[in-house]
Amino acid sequence: MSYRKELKVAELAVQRATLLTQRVFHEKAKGTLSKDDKSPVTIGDFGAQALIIHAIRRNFPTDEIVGEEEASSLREDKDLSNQIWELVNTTKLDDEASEEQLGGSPKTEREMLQAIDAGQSAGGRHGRIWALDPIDGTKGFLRGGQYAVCLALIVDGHVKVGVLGCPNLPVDNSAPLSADVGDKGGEGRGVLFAAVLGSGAVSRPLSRGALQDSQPIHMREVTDIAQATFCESVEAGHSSHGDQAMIAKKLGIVKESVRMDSQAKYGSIARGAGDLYLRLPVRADYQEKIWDHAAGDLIVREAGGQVTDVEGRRLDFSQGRTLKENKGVVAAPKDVHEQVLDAVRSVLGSK
Ligand SMILES: Nc1ncnc2c1ncn2[C@@H]1O[C@H](COP(=O)(O)O)[C@@H](O)[C@H]1OP(=O)(O)O
Ligand SMILES: [Mg+2]
Ligand SMILES: [Mg+2]
Ligand SMILES: [Mg+2]
Repeated sequence: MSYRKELKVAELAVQRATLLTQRVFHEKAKGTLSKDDKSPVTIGDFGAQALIIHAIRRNFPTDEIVGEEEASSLREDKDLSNQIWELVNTTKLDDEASEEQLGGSPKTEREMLQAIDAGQSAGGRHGRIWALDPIDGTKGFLRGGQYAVCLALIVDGHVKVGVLGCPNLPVDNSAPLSADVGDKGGEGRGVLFAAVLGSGAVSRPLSRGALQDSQPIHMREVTDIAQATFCESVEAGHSSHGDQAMIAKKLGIVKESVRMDSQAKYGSIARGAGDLYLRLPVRADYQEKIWDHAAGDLIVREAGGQVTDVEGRRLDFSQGRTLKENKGVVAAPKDVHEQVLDAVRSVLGSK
C-alpha cells in the first residue's frame, strides 16, 4: 500500500498543530497543569491533540487513536477549556484546499473535547492505530528549546507512516547539530520530517499553508565511530547521562553529546546532523510510550538507520500503549549499530 492519503493528512495535520503550539509559545501565558505522573501539560498539548484527532477522524473514521492526553481535567475547568477552544477555533492553514483536506476543525467546544478524548485506544497488534504525541518534550517547549509534534500510523503492529514537526530545528539539513533555537524571530527554523515504510524519509520546511517541496534525507555514513556525534535527552530523569557517557567513552567518542528534548533527536540523526541516539533506562519500571517513538523509529530506519532497544530487539509497537517488551533505545546508522550495541551491552552488563 502506498499510504499516500494517510501521509498527506498526517503531514498537514502536524503542520497545522505546530502553528497552534507556536501561538501558545508566543502569544499566551504558558501555565501548566500537572498530570498524575507529575509531568506538565499545557493548553498547547490539548489544542494540538484536538486539531490532529479531528483531522484523523474526518479522513479515517474507523481508525483507532492512541493519544497522550485526555480531557477530564478540562471538563472541570471551564476557563482552561475556553482558552483552548479559542486557539483551536482560530488556528487554520492559509491554504483553503489543505484545510479542506483536513476536514476543517471542530465546530464547537464540545466537539473539541470529544476529539481530545478520542485518543484512548488501548493499542495492540490488530488494525490501524494512530499514535499521537501532540507536544513531545513539553519541558523543552516550556523552556523555549526543542520539541516535536509527533504522529504515526501503525498497522497490525508495524509503523507504516511517521511524521515529526519540529518548529525549532533549522530547516537546513546540513546545519550543525545543536539544541540551540537561534534568534527569537525563528528565521530559518521549522522542519517537517516524514517517512512511509519502504519509501524513504524526507524533510521539508514547515509552512503556514500548503506543504512545501520535500527532499530526501539520509543518515551520515560513519566510518570511524570515534568521530560520531551522539544525542541524548536534556532531562537526566528520562535517560541515564552517566551510562551514556560511559558508552561514548568505550566507543572512543570524545566529542560532547548534544542534549535536546523530544523526538527532534530522531529527526536530527535521520538527516545526518548527528549520528547516534542513546536512551538508557533510568528506572527499571518505566515503560516507554508508543507515541514517544513510533514516528522517529520509522524515519530513522527509512533514512538508513537501525533502531533497537538496549538488548538489540526492534521496538515492538504491538504491545498496547507502551513498549512493554523493550528497554531503552539505541538508534544508529545500520553499519555501526551492532558496534554501538556491543558497547551498550558491555556497559550495562558490568553494572
Ligand atoms: N522516567 C522516564 N524515562 C524515560 N522517558 C520518560 C520518563 N518520564 C517521562 N518520560 C518521557 O520522555 C519524553 C521526553 O523525552 P526526552 O527526554 O527525549 O525529551 C516525554 O514524552 C516524557 O513523557 P511525558 O510526556 O509523560 O512527560
Ligand atoms: Mg512525549
Ligand atoms: Mg507529550
Ligand atoms: Mg507529556
